[in-house]
Amino acid sequence: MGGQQEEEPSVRLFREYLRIQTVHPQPDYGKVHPGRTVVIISWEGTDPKLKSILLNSHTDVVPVFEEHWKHDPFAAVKDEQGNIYGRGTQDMKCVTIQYIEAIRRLKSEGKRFPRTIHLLFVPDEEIGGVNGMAKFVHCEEFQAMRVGFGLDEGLANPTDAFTVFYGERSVWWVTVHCPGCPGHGSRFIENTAAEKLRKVLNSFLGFREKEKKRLDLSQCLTLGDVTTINLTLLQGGVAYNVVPEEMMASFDIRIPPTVDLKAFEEQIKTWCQDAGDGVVYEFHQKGMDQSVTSIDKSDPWWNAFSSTCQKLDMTLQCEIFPAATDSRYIRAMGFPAIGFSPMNRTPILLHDHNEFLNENVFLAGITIYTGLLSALASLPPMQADA
Ligand SMILES: CSCC[C@H](NC=O)C(=O)O
Ligand SMILES: [Zn+2]
Ligand SMILES: [Zn+2]
Repeated sequence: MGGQQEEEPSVRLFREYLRIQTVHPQPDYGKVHPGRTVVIISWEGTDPKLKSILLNSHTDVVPVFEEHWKHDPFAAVKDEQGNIYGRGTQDMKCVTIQYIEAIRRLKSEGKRFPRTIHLLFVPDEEIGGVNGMAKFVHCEEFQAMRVGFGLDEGLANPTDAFTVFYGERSVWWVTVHCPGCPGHGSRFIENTAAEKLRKVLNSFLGFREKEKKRLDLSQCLTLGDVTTINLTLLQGGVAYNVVPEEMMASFDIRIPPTVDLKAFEEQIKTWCQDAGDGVVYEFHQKGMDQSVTSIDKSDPWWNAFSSTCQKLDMTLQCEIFPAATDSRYIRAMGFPAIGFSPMNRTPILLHDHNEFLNENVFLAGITIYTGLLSALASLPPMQADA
């Protein structure tokens, strides 16, 4: 076990950050920055007219079920293998510190690059970014950063390879209302809410089954390439012996960028119509932006990113992110963004019990960012700079 004394300063900083309880529902942002402030740190380039590199990370983390953890999730315990346990070790406090440490290293080596690099720390990603990135991209401070290319979080990969995300699935949160005739629970009431609800559930979950099969039977599809539908909330009813006048089902739906959203909504409409009189749906979340970032060799940003990885002997797997991150707001503004958290040989444990990251994987990530930033911030003027 690496004693405190000989521990790498960047690992120490990472562990220090993990101990700040920026956990929902009441994140202690005060220890990072007061309120829900967005923090920007800029390293100005030698040619500030060129578009910049944006390194985005969120400061919040999701709650824990402490009784299921082998170590205190906010103590940043490191075991004999060098595994550091804590909420946020993967999602995404590692990346924040890796960005900072990569820049520290480059600066200490006396490097300067033509393009400006901005570090951006945003709150509330885990609850949708409504008071975080969603708002910030519409502020003049965001405009002023003159973003050319953005990096944001990705996922761990249990193999030797690294996963890179060039797009995300759209998030649709839908509630279906099934009205029906009320009456005594002892009778055969006609046209009940429950009968309609059953049809709704059959249609939505039947589609879920089909998509699951499509994924399971395919060699090349990943989760980001299929539509998932999960029933996440059921509401309705007042008493055992009262047939209710309404029942509601809510679904978390994630849709790949290749799906025709208009046609998909028509499908939902049909499922509701077919379920019976008065069945309607409403949206609580309806992501309509389907922008993806180019992963074509002809794209200078991607070329810089991928050729750096190649030089570092890294294998990349390019995928669509299955959930939602703040990258979607960057892409929706028209900027290319890649989701990448340099964690190979690591189980995917974001939002899970016993989330951890090995210190050597963490340290290797700093070297990776050092290479990526050098390449990206050195890119000569291109069309996007005009
Ligand atoms: C659509 S807002 C919720 C965003 C959330 N992001 C991380 O888990 C997600 O559920 O994907
Ligand atoms: Zn995250
Ligand atoms: Zn998360």
